[in-house]
Amino acid sequence: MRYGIIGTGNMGSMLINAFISSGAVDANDVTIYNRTRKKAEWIQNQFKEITVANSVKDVVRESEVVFICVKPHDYKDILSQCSPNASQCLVSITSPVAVKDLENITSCQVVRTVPSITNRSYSGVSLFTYGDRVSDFYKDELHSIFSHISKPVVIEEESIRSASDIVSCGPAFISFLLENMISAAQEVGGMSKEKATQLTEEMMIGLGTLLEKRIYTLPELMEKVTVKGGVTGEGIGALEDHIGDLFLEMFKATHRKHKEDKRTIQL
Ligand SMILES: NC(=O)C1=CN([C@@H]2O[C@H](COP(=O)(O)OP(=O)(O)OC[C@H]3O[C@@H](n4cnc5c(N)ncnc54)[C@H](OP(=O)(O)O)[C@@H]3O)[C@@H](O)[C@H]2O)C=CC1
Ligand SMILES: O=C(O)[C@@H]1CCC=N1
Repeated sequence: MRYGIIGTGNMGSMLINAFISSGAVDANDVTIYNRTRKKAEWIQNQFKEITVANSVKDVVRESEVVFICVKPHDYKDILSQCSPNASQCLVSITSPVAVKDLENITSCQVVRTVPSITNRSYSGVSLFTYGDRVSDFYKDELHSIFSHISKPVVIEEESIRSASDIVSCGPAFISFLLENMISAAQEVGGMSKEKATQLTEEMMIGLGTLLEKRIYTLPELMEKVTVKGGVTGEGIGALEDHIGDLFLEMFKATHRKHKEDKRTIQL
């Protein structure tokens, strides 16, 4: 299978790196293109067999599966330069562009796969929404390569915002909260930032491993750590008193932005 990647920023480069280094895809089968050519050439320095194309059109001509890895407002620019045919599969990786809308303006097969930065370590989830025209052949192929780097999960259009918030925005949200925890450990506990960061990172790795091994669920973890009359209970109490609508407001904000993007994105 020949793969094309248009846009080699954070996500495009992450996918190229993860697919090739995990053995899911052979670098000889990959053609890439980026507006700023240097970025694509930098990736080619790591994977010599990759082809750097001169245009969007060239990537599409060379590929059976074409990933669009640009920001949603740049889709129009890309789609105006290429028209993949009915035997090709277009893969969009952004949530505000609906699969149906892409199907309406193209004749190719369409899939949306929202990845996550966690896929770089061959972990976490990739969210799949299939268009009506996509063949079992492409479904199987995409499921297979994404299984090397993630747990593919099918998600219906109505749930895409909340699902992306958890799977793809989640690493940024949780990192933000942990950075706050580190600052507070410095301020209240007098700990150095370096030490608090080291402890936090190791705690997160341990927590992830407990979950990965299915040793405890999240509610079980809370129960096991919260010793009756102990300090965790005091800490949880303080969190309950102050958390307020924190996560409700976060989801409301992302849903607002999603709606606004959908209203203003032109294809
Ligand atoms: N970041 C994340 O964790 C996730 C992102 N996504 C989705 O991935 C997409 C890309 O995000 P991200 O990688 O973070 O963004 P980046 O800004 O890092 O990358 C976008 C890339 O697209 C290139 N580009 C823009 N316009 C064109 C064009 N006309 N032709 C060729 N290349 C072009 C840019 O080139 P140039 O170098 O010239 O600027 C840039 O390298 C978004 O749609 C986002 O929603 C999905 C899941 C997670
Ligand atoms: O389209 C999305 O939902 C993803 C999440 C992070 C950036 N873009």
